[in-house]
Amino acid sequence: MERKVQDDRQVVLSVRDLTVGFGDKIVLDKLNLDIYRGEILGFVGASGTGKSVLMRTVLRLLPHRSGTIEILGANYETASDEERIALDTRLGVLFQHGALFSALTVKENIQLPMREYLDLPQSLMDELAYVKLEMVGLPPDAADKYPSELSGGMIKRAALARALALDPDLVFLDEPTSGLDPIGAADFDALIAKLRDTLGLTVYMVTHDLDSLFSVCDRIAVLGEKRVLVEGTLQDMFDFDDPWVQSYFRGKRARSVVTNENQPPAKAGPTDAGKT
Ligand SMILES: Nc1ncnc2c1ncn2[C@@H]1O[C@H](COP(=O)(O)OP(=O)(O)OP(=O)(O)O)[C@@H](O)[C@H]1O
Repeated sequence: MERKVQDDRQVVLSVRDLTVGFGDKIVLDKLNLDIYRGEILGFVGASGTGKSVLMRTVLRLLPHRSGTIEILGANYETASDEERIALDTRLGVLFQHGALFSALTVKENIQLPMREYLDLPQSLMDELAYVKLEMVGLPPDAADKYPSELSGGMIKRAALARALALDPDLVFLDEPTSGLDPIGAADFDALIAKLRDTLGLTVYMVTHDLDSLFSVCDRIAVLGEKRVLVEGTLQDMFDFDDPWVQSYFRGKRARSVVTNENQPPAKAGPTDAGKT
């Protein structure tokens, strides 16, 4: 059962006291994080703070030393094999750089999760692949192309179509707009927001893209000092007294993307957005 918090939001991902390390090096130390149904959570932090490690740990691609991870009300560690498989089908992942299989066409890439988890006739899988392509704004003729024949933006969309193959509840996006030009990135952000609105998706998005954070994320979590330093709205970021957070959200780079709607209150702050 998914836990409900006081204000009735449903927690779909709950991480408690999570510790992850490699050898002597602790990367995440007793980290806590909640994600609520239907939100787009933007996850930021300086380079090397452990954003990818956290995402990979949540997806069980990396082991953790202690702590608990509950996804959609289930705990992988105590779940039966059947429950784990059922849970896997409710998660979609878009890895950095798309990570499509280069020897497979777009259609075959989208059908991979269907082949792994469902027993469907080829004709139905073909139909579904075209539906997913349309969802992400790709033309039908992209289906038979190979990744090498696609632009960077099309690869991201094809990878998103694959992440949506099993109609997931929760999708993990690792830097989905990296490598896209600003217009392509803004279009991709708009697509993610549309899919959240139409499909009711919950989105966990690791990003360095301030435009994405300012335009489509409902909440933001900042990773630092091996834990979530602060989570909340953009306003909470503006108000949080930490040099990196202040530099990131009030620095020069941030000021170039703020709009009247999300303007931070005037305050003498650092002048540079800092390295991400
Ligand atoms: N398999 C691994 N073995 C050893 N150390 C690792 C491994 N994976 C990650 N690390 C270390 O964990 C730390 C966090 O890495 P991670 O890739 O999660 O950072 P990040 O916040 O995603 O960085 P970036 O924004 O640059 O992608 C780094 O110091 C990295 O070297």
